[in-house]
Amino acid sequence: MPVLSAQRLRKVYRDKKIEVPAVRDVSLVLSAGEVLAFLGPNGAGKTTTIKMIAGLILPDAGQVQIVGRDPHRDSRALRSLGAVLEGNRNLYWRLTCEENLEYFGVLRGLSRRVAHQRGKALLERFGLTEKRKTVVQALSRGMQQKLAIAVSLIHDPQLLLLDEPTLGLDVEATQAVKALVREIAAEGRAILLTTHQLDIAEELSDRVAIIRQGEIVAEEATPELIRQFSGSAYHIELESPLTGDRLQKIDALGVLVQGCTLTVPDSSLLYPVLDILNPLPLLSITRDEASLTDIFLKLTRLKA
Ligand SMILES: Nc1ncnc2c1ncn2[C@@H]1O[C@H](COP(=O)(O)OP(=O)(O)OP(=O)(O)O)[C@@H](O)[C@H]1O
Repeated sequence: MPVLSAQRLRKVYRDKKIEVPAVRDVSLVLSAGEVLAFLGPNGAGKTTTIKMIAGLILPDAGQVQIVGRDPHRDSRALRSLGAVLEGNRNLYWRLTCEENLEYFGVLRGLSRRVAHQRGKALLERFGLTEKRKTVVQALSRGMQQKLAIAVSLIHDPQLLLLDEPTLGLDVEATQAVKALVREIAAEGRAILLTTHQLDIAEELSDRVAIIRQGEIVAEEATPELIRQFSGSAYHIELESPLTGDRLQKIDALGVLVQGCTLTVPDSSLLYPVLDILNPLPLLSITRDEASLTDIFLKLTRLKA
């Protein structure tokens, strides 16, 4: 059974007489241990989708199941769900780290003793033990974010919804949060990650779903998506520029030569080119690889 199954979700906001179709048709399935990056431009329908998954907005059509339970019909579904949405607003700023963990643990159905124990273990694991008696508002942004993730894990959920987990963090805190996300997935939890930081999405996700105007326009394993959008060109970096006979032969193959860099337009030409270059020293051979940013821009800028 998948950890998350969202099928054919639809939501139209009605603002006075104007109808805004925020989510037209979105289906997402997520298995244990998987990180799905849910990406889309501003206003594409990500937040609305996530709120429907979290049981916060009732869909007009479609169905959500978290470990087989519908959060809109069975509140036990929420026991399998942890979420850090809209920054770190799932924390009480005037409470200490310890108090936040206990408070939210009890709210999620744990006994006070168990909430305290789990909280202590999470503080230790997230490197926050020294700050356990510090109020949230006195923590750095990175520590607040780590605490927000710790709080979302207090009841040991199988599904974690993470919205912009690294937004506004410095390099070190970003690395720490990225490592935590990987660890949490490696424990077998499913993670739905939304972010506008596409390099982070590329690094962390197993799969990518791109939403545009309320509909999924691409859904693929991350490496496969990158492969599909990557060209078949190769770049060869030489130690020194080509001259004479070799330059002529390479030129005749239709290879672009710019100083020490050769651009081989097609993979079928790679070995013929290497035969001609042999035994010149090469610095590198790289494939023309699309980044998730290139792919995102291509897919979301297409005309409707
Ligand atoms: N409460 C609401 N009432 C009316 N329209 C809304 C409401 N919430 C969102 N919308 C509209 O629904 C559409 C989708 O919004 P949503 O917040 O789901 O997008 P998003 O992908 O999360 O955007 P962003 O990346 O900017 O957070 C937008 O056109 C938005 O203006």
